[in-house]
Amino acid sequence: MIAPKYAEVIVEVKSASVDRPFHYEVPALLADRVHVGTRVLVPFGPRRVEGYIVGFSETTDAPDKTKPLAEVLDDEPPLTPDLVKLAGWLSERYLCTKAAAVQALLPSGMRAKATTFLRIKTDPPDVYLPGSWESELLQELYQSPNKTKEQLVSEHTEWRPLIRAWVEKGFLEELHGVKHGIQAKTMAFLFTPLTSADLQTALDELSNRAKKQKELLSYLFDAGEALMMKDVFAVTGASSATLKPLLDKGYVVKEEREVNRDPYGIQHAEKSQPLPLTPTQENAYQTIKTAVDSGAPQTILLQGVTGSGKTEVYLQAIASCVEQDRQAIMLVPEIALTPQMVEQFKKRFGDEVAVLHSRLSTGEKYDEWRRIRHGEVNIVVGARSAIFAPFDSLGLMIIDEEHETSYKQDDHPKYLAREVAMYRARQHRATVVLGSATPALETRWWAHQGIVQRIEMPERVRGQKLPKVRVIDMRDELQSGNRSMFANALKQGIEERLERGEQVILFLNRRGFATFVLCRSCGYVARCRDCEIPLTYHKARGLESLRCHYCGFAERLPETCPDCKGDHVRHFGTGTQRVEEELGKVFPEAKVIRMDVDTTSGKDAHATLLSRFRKGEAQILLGTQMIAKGLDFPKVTLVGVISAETSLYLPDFRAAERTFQLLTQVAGRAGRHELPGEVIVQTYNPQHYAIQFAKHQEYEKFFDHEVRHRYTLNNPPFFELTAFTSVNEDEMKALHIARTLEDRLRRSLDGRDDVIILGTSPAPLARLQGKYRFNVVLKYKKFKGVSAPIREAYQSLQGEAQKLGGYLTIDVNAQMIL
Ligand SMILES: Nc1ncnc2c1ncn2[C@@H]1O[C@H](COP(=O)(O)OP(=O)(O)OP(=O)(O)O)[C@@H](O)[C@H]1O
Ligand SMILES: [Zn+2]
Ligand SMILES: [Zn+2]
Repeated sequence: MIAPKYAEVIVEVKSASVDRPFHYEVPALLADRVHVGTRVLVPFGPRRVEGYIVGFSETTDAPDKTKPLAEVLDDEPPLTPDLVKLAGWLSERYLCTKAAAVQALLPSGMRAKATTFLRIKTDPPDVYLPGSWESELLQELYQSPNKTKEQLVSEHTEWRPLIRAWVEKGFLEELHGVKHGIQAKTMAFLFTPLTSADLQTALDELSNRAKKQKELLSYLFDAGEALMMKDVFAVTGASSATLKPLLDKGYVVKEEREVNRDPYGIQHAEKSQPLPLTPTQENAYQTIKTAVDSGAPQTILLQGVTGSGKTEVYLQAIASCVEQDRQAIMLVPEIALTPQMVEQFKKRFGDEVAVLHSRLSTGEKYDEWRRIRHGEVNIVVGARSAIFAPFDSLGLMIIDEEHETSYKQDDHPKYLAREVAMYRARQHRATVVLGSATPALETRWWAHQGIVQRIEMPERVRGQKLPKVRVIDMRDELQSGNRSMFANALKQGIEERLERGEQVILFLNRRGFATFVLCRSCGYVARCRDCEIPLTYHKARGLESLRCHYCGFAERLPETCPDCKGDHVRHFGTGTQRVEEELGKVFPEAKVIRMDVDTTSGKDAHATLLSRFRKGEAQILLGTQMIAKGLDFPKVTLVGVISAETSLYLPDFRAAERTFQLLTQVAGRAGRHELPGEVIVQTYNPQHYAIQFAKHQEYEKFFDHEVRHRYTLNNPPFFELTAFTSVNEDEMKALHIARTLEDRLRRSLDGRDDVIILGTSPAPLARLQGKYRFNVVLKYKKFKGVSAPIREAYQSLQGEAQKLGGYLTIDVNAQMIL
């Protein structure tokens, strides 16, 4: 092969102005180590920075200015050629820099840092007084040659001028290098190189008192392979003191070897066997298998009610895919919340599965990632970013609970996992399965249009009925004199379960930030007079006010209800803690496990709390949406929803959809096994269609109704939304950038009937961390038709926003506008 002359490198510099590949000469020495996807170190201005090779060429624009690559950082390129392409697509679709796109594909521990080392070139001539900066610096340089200049200067800021002077005088030399973010973890291993004849001699030679040493040596010999030192010590009771003489004599060899950090510990407990499928499951399984085997990219919506046994279909479809030597990715909304899913995968596939999620340490993530890259596993279970798993022959990607908001990344690049999956499916001729009891409206619409194939699983596995849902009108409760947060029916329901030794899940619907104001007598909700958006409750310096997050309108909290003149106006946003207190008063004998952000901050907190509940250590599980999904507890026969509407009054066009999904999912936690389930939903809006359809768990009817709404309002799936947010500490500057952006968009897009520009307005989160935020929202039918003007306007104003001390962000295909 003729070595390519120039490498095209994406450099890790966060600036839109350098968002293109740069040419670097490939030195002959490095020629056979560079590939598309190789990570390199390159000179960039006065610095050295990390970069990725995305291509090669024989020519360059400025041959005399082109510098050579400095270093190749890994023997195996971290990115495969199709991941390099994927990065290119990400930056096109979500308008992020190419460097940011590459970073999104790699585990955070991957990033090496360019740094400077100091070497003594010639000894400084003078002899310095002990204790002087000069003598200390010299001493440090001799003692710790591997310390970087950055480390030295941060530990001893006072040395900075001295170092500079010595470098200038030529006493010190600056060497550029890299410090790796994370190292592969190594552990000490022991083995014996002795043959059996040698062993006998060795044992004879050891003194009779050295019983421990003899035992250790024999143990290692019998093992016949290298064993981890800590395990050997644990089994034989030997210690370093026992080992030392054996090492000295050469009877035993100690070696550091790379090991993988296993985040779940090694639990090769009983392996689970595939269950015989029900006819419905069989049909779903066969459809998916046929799609995977066909080798044509496809997307399938698996619409199965809660408890219909989707997981078993996933497991068997993945097993079949892996048998064909293709790999599979299983995405779950937030892995810490779905320990049961991970457990099932570990049990079915053992070591064949890698687990990727946000709560792993950087090192653990890196190890799991390496196992995937090296082809040691064929299956990955993980949250959103696992969709980037570096497999080279993908067959199947499954997104469970595909409607969940967590599949949209909230940082650049703001990708939607579903779209990434569909892109990778085209690259690999693979199948995407979107599973849900309550699909995203868009997904269900595509199925309606025939773009996505739809499989239904309308019944629960053992034919159990879906739980009966009772909707309780809390206005009536108040009228009949019940002022507590539990309706009488719910109180009674809990009591019965406690008596029968069954379990209860209480769900507090609290999504996002908003706290709205409602009259408990008549259901009146305070809304902005201009925008119709529910007002948000604010309390500052004892003053209670109501604000509109769209237009900024504000008023005092009314003392009496404007509608019924009653004095039961309250702000809503009851915390789990208050519910817990109340439970303690009403049911002093019941044990309650509370799950919310406060009680689940530890690494395994979720899993621990859930397993305690499973074991029956508590009768009531109380939590926020983190308990809404995926849980499967046989003894739960009652699910109570404290207030259904919290999510209904978010300033978000998806509010009804979210409420419907949430209620249906929570209801699905009840009565999944032998015992029949009941659900009690408390609300001040029993007539709202989202609540009514959820009551009967009628997704299809909800879809029909909601899709019409969306059509009239030009919302997704009929239009896609892209939101720009201009942020600045100075309100006028933030506004100025947003207005200018709006102008530019109007100039290039006005007059088109497939585009709607919603003018500049304060963001629903109008002020965040002391910064003002303004939104410009663009609606369009096809991204292709608007991507060029969007890119142009965005990129030109991004720089201007920065000059004004703020920034401009873009969210393509925004799922929620905040
Ligand atoms: N073929 C089968 N035979 C017997 N039991 C099964 C079978 N398939 C699934 N199950 C059991 O049925 C229960 C419900 O299955 P699963 O949790 O997969 O439902 P799901 O469709 O994922 O529901 P959800 O959307 O609520 O998470 C589980 O306890 C599972 O072990
Ligand atoms: Zn308003
Ligand atoms: Zn009222």
